[in-house]
Amino acid sequence: MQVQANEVWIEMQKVEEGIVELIARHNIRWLVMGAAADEYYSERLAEIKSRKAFFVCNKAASCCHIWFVCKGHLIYTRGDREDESEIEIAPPLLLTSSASGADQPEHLKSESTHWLRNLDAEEDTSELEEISRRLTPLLIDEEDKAACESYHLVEPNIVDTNKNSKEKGYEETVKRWKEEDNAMEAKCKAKAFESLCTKEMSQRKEMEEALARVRQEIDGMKDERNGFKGQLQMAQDNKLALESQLGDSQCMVEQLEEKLLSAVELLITFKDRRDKLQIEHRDAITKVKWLRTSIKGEAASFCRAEFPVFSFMEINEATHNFDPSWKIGEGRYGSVYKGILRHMHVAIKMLPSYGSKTQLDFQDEVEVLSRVRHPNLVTLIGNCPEYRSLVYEYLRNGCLEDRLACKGNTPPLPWKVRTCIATEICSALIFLHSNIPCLVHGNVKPSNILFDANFVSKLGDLGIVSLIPQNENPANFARIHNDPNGTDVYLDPEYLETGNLTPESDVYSFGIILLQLLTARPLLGIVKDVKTALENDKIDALLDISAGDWPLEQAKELAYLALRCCEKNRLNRPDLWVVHEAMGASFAASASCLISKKLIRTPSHFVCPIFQEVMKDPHIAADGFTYEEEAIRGWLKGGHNTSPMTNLKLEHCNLVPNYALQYAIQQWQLEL
Ligand SMILES: Nc1ncnc2c1ncn2[C@@H]1O[C@H](COP(=O)(O)OP(=O)(O)OP(=O)(O)O)[C@@H](O)[C@H]1O
Repeated sequence: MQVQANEVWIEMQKVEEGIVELIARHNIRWLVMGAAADEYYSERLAEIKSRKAFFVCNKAASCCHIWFVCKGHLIYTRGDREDESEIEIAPPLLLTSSASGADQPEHLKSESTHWLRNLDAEEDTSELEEISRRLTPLLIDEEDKAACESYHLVEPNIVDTNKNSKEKGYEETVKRWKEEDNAMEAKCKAKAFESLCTKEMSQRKEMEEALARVRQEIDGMKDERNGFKGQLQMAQDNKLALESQLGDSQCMVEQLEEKLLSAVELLITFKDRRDKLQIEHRDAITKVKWLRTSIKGEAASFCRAEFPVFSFMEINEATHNFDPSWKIGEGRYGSVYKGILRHMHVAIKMLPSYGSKTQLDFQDEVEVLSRVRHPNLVTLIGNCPEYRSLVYEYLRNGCLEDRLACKGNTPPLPWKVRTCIATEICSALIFLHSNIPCLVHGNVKPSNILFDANFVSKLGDLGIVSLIPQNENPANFARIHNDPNGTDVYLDPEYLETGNLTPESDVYSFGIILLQLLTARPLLGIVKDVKTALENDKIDALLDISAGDWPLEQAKELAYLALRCCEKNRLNRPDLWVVHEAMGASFAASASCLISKKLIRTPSHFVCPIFQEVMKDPHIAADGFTYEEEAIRGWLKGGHNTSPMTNLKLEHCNLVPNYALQYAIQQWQLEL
């Protein structure tokens, strides 16, 4: 028998359970199954022997016809439980004839084969349609006929009285099968549609879920977009606010610029007014002096008597007849000799002729200068009108110019000493500028900064510029403007341009000295060099290393101060008070060195020659020396009429307060 068959696999614990399951799953309507093993076959075998067959017979779906066979013989038939009588008729025919194999009708063969195929309910619609396409014509049209015809062909000789009824029964059976097939087909289709529907439902559900997700994402994006919109709005608001602020600031800048311009104009007006006032002030002083000389002739001669006047002979003697070995040096205004005058070591400066100045004018000016006393100013002791010479205290430690050049193999000045010197000279200049009337030195330079035995620096040559008018000394003027030693580098450029000497001129010179103390560089281009070094933060490369390890920050600060002092425009130069304070703050350490120096040494001219104490109320006696008032009064009351210093007879017993010295002592005491 040739049957086209497919294999169907199912995994169950028992074979019989698998068969029952397959019958149920595929809705199998006809099944041929072994009733017992072949060796159990006998003609009398009429019941199922196999346990599996027995199980299937009991448990299989009731709609399934089962033929239990053994060794090709039908042993038992389990019919359709709904209509057992009909089922039992036809299949035995088929199965009995099937023993011969070829006798079985072809359409039944294919039919059974067809129904044994795996009709999985899960198969897709196309397969189901294909099945129905193939089944429908087979079962309804051709196969019905063929079945009937075959039946007649198979059984041509069965012509008995039951023939018609059997045929009829068979036709009915076939018809019923057909209907059942149709119903089955419809059921399969319904199942397929049902699964399709379920599939579509699930797809729809998935799509709905996806749609919900997308909607959620869109909502999220909408929220984000709204957030961005809000931020954008804020940024735009900020931008507007900033733009309006910018507008306000620009307005403010314009207003400030206008104010600045008017302030500068005002400043220029004030400067002009100040210059005029200064000129008026100077005229007034000259007038006062003239009045003093002409009206108070007596008083003037009295005052002159207070100020030591040395004779020609005395000067000759002191200088050993101007022995060149006693000459200290020579400046623009004459030679300087050292000497001993009235038991004092002195420096005598020989000045050129009086020019347009009368001897009286000269005397007056010198006398005024002699009253200006400060610990850091070289004291003017007296003068010699015959020789037109000035007598100063002698300072044995030379000048700053020589010390910076290490003349005579002297050691280089340490940075602390340099800052001390700067502070001392600064305070001397402050003292001069705050004097009434204001005194301008006009010739501040290292050769005029001298050191006493205790290395206290003192500014010399005070008043020389006013004593010898520059325009009356063409040789000097030419030297100033074409100075081979480069000393004009210390001079204020505005003074060189206009001939106007102001306190700011001293500030400029002081600035140059500061730069020189810091760097010890050649004077030409020193300002530019320091400026460039500061701009490039390279000041350390410019500092004079022979001075030791400069504290870099303080040195930088000092360099900035110095550059401010050297500003071309006078108005931009700082006040020396500011410079002094800044130096004091920066160099606290060196300031303490200054204090310790002062503690060790008390300036000799602060000490009363009688009491040997620092004076509180210094008074000048007729011999020109200053004493503590109490001491000199006691001396005179004691019946003396001679000088305690020179032993010469005093011209009178009047005492004049030395306010300048008193102020200097007070200043010195304040700084201790
Ligand atoms: N009181 C003094 N004690 C010791 N040396 C002095 C004294 N006064 C001046 N000198 C020294 O005498 C020298 C000449 O000084 P002087 O003031 O005449 O000229 P200068 O300072 O070199 O130049 P300028 O004429 O421009 O001032 C200088 O080396 C100076 O240091």
